[in-house]
Amino acid sequence: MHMTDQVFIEGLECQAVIGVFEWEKQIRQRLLIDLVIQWDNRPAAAADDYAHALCYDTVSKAVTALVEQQPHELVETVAEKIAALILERFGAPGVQVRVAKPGAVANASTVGVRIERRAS
Ligand SMILES: Nc1nc2c(c(=O)[nH]1)N=C([C@H](O)[C@@H](O)CO)CN2
Repeated sequence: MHMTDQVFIEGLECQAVIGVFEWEKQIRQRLLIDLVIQWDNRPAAAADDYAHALCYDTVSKAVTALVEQQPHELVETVAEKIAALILERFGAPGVQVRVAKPGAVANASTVGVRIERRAS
């Protein structure tokens, strides 16, 4: 049966060294991250047991550490690393990742990338 359950995180704010230009490598800029993680929530609900849940707080902290711990040039790279983290460390079967860089284009409310990856 196709499983449609998800755990989501919206608007996770990270302060990252991100960008292709020299001046961007000297500062931190705001990234906003949205995740939709495929996860079967029925075992956690049936037992009312956190041990079966994908903890959105644990995931948020892991993603923040990943994004903030080292510089990246492209939001594409950040999105791919986040997707790999969710699939490999947390064992999710699939994930959608959106990385937005709201300060990047002066006359746009935000810009960024959205990707979807599945475990192989
Ligand atoms: N597709 C992308 N385009 C651009 C990126 C990026 O990460 N992905 N980055 C930049 C600069 O860093 C820009 O954000 C500086 O304002 C330009 N285009």
